[in-house]
Amino acid sequence: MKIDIEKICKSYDGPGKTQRQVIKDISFSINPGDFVIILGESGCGKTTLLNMLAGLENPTCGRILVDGSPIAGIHPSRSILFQQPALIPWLSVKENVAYGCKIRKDTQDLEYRVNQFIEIMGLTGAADAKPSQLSLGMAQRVCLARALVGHPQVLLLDEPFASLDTFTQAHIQEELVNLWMSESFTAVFVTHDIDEAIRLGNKIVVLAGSPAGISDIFDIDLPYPRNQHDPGIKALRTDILNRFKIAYSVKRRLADEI
Ligand SMILES: Nc1ncnc2c1ncn2[C@@H]1O[C@H](COP(=O)(O)OP(=O)(O)OP(=O)(O)O)[C@@H](O)[C@H]1O
Repeated sequence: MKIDIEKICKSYDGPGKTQRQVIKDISFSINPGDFVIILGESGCGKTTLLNMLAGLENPTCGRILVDGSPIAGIHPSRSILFQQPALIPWLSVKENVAYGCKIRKDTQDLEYRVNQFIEIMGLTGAADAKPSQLSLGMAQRVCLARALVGHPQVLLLDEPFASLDTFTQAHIQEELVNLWMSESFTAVFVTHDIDEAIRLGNKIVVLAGSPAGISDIFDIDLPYPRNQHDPGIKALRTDILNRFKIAYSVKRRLADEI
């Protein structure tokens, strides 16, 4: 599934009758099987961009094409994972994982698929547990299983591991990369964490400015699992940080001039 983002912008209603532009003139393409990171500082518009890719929001101008056709709302081929695990409290882990597929009547081999993803995510012992009995990391694993059980072609992830401790984060990041390799979906992952971006992505799209535009796109052709002490990784990290410093100093200068 190829995604082409063509000159999109997004404005929200501001106070009174004003409009506030959040995203301006963003264009890039996502190839099937890419692991794309949307990296930018807090509040720059990353979630807004992801929501437009999900079909939860419409661009104010420009268009997003999926295999050549404009996105028209949400679609099961594009699954989304949010920052906070949102599970149905009265359903078991197994039932939560199956829920979306059941609603869509995508029930062929469902029990097999549910059990398969529960096992992959290391949740077999907790299959009958209720969400209140799970740790945050386990709950996010359930959400990941639920997002993947319908075999989406695109997985959209909005800072899904931001509230997890460092150890759980490292484990689940590794699991995600393994799943991405074995299931061959396209991933679009939003984060403000440079190290997470470098660990996961094969393409990093850096957003900067206000309204946000693309400041850089980095292609990363380095094998997984990635080692932060690898000279290539260190150089890339420095490069990305420098771009942020430049973008930040331009922002400060513009603010000082106003
Ligand atoms: N529905 C909305 N109505 C009005 N303004 C909005 C709406 N959604 C987002 N915004 C504003 O758009 C800007 C970008 O928000 P967005 O959540 O996309 O940023 P972000 O980069 O994902 O931030 P964070 O990393 O903190 O989650 C923010 O200033 C936010 O207040």
